[in-house]
Amino acid sequence: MDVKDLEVEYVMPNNIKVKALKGVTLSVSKGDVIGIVGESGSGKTTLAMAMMRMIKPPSIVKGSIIMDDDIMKMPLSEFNKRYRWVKLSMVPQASQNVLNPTMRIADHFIDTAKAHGIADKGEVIKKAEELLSLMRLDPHRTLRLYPHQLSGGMKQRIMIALAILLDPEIVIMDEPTSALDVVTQSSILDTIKELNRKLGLTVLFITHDITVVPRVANKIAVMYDGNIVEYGPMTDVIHEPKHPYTMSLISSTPTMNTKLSDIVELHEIAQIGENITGCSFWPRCPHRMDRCKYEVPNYVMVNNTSVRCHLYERTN
Ligand SMILES: Nc1ncnc2c1ncn2[C@@H]1O[C@H](COP(=O)(O)OP(=O)(O)OP(=O)(O)O)[C@@H](O)[C@H]1O
Repeated sequence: MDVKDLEVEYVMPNNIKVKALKGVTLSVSKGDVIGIVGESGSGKTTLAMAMMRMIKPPSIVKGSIIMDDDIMKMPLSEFNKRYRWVKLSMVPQASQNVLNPTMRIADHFIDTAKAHGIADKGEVIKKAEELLSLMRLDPHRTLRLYPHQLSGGMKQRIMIALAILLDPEIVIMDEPTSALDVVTQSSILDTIKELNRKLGLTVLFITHDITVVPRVANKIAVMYDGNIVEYGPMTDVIHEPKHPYTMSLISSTPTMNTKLSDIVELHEIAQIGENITGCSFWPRCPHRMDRCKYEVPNYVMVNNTSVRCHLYERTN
């Protein structure tokens, strides 16, 4: 998948516009697990929703997403038939609440398959059993249960199994572990890794918590104010962050071994992005230069990492 210059502008009922994505460019290779990190409001969910063609008019979407064809340009009916759930699926944020309380888990699988023209219930249940086993659940018991009989972790595993029911190439998981306790979180991260290894599944893993990314991802895309400011191999970005925002994000995140005195606070500012010209990180940036206030930086390759920062651009 190649995302190029993706822009999303939400248009509210009072005609106020919110620019949520400001030219996102991202290249996804088969078998990648990409951790998409950033603070609340940086545009992570909007990126996922744009990929799934879920942003509705009057909000405006520009740019291209190539997966064989440009999925932004094709009629929605064609996208629904050829791509949604078939090649590209999503586990939405707070997805555990999406399960229908009046339906057994088996019927969720049957309904999902039926919506995509697969009517053979026996075949669907067989596939559901395989996937639930892969998700470390007892398939026969789980399929008979109602959502209220399941824990949060079990529901999340079922949502992931539903998302891969039709063998998509890419699954977008929006904060798949954020509402779970750390033990369940850890086990689900292991399961996602296993899906990637066993099925060759490509995963876009959205999270606000950079500490979980090394557990699953081979690449990281760091988002700030509607842009990807740094994108590269996981170890390079974690051990040698290039963008000052990534540096701040890492040094402000405590781990079990961090001394409190080593944690550097990343100050909040009132309105990220609003009325800020140039690089939108400059008001918080410890390395800001004059040009940061006026010029939007371009992407520059530094070793294997793509960075959007004037520190790495040559001045002419
Ligand atoms: N439906 C909407 N209408 C108007 N503005 C929206 C809408 N959805 C999101 N936004 C705005 O777009 C920007 C990006 O929001 P988005 O939810 O994509 O960020 P996020 O990084 O996923 O945040 P979070 O981690 O809190 O979910 C924010 O300024 C948000 O307020």
